[in-house]
Amino acid sequence: MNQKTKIMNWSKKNNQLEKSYVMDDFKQAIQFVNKVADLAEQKEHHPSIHIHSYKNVDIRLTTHDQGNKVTEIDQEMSREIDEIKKQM
Ligand SMILES: C[C@H](O)[C@H](O)[C@H]1CNC2=NC(N)=NC(=O)C2=N1
Repeated sequence: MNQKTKIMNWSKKNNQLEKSYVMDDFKQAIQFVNKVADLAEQKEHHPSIHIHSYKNVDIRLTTHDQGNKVTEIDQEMSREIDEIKKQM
């Protein structure tokens, strides 16, 4: 297995699930991030989020309370974030 393993359409690297999304424009990127923020608050599980190049959103998921490891909650959240994107 190579260092960067594909899990669904997320990459697993350095004990994090990572995915980059390209939105239509800056406003949509902000809206997407706000929806992910609502989910994070609901689940009390908070991803690292990087908005850059005006419409690109990079998301990284890991569980700090488990020593920064990818857990079932990260897997679950990755699916839910994909669903948020799908519904936009
Ligand atoms: C008390 C609170 O629920 C915890 O500290 C939560 C907050 N958000 C979190 N987010 C992430 N990504 N990992 C955690 O372990 C975590 N723990």
